[in-house]
Amino acid sequence: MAVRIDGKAVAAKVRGEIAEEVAALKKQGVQTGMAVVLVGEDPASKIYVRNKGKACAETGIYSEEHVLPENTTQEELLALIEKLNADPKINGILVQSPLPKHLNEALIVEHIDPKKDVDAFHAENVGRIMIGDFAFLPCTPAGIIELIRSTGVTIDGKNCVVIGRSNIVGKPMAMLLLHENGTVTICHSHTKNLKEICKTADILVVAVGKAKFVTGDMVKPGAVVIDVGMNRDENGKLCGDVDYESAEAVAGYLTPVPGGVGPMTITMLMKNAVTAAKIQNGLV
Ligand SMILES: Nc1nc(=O)c2c([nH]1)NC[C@@H]1CN(c3ccc(C(=O)N[C@@H](CCC(=O)O)C(=O)O)cc3)C=[N+]21
Repeated sequence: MAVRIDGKAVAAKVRGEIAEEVAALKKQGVQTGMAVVLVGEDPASKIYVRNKGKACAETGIYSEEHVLPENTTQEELLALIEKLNADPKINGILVQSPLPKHLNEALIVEHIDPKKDVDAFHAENVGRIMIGDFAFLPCTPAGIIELIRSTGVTIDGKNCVVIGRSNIVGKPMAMLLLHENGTVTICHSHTKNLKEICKTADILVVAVGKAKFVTGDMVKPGAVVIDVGMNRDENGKLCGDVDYESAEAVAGYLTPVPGGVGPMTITMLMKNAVTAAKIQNGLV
């Protein structure tokens, strides 16, 4: 029977440390500030934005929400980003993904000042992550590293399998595991023998976006299983990419959804905002 990894508890501990750092910066006259930009009415995005606002309040970070209508033009959005790039109150800028289809997301991300890119999505920051010398953490993967650490299982020398190759989770996740000296395999929709490869994983990170995609028969006994999925099941209930009940019988440690990776993603975002404030005020 797997031990449930409590993402909320790990997040609460890290948020406490972040709150102390924010308060210490305030004493030095630096108020950490972040702007979240949301275009359109995506209901899931609204929940994330709300949770981010709450996390800012909890940690003492000043936060602004810029909610723009669905029909916002590329020029209008770029103008807002330029304004935020120049605003000294704002240390971190996050443009909520996905954007409406008529907007060029890649181009917009490249417009964010890399020093304010708290998502670490700008090519400059992605490159730094690849090199291994980076200020901004890729939020979800960095949160996952903390969750793995919380189990006491070491990554060094372990077989790590990542299912999913997105720019925001799969690829940077593989890179962080590699930096921790894991032996990393990335699987995706064209992978042959997926089940066999998964069964070799001491650490299995699942980020495919398909409800209950990984079942217990794909899990190595005792493995650490991290579920990045955010899906709705047939009853509209939030569920992950891992079939919790069947995986729980085999895994050693397992994250739930909700209450696993999600709270850590937001926590690492707060950590990046503090880093941004320090960089912009010459404190690092
Ligand atoms: N530019 C950008 N950066 C992102 O980091 C980003 C994004 N766009 N677009 C969407 C995804 C998704 N994401 C989540 C963050 C927190 C929870 C979260 O807090 N989940 C909670 C609860 C969810 C709820 O309240 O229902 C949990 O898992 O326990 C979920 C999903 C960030 N994303």
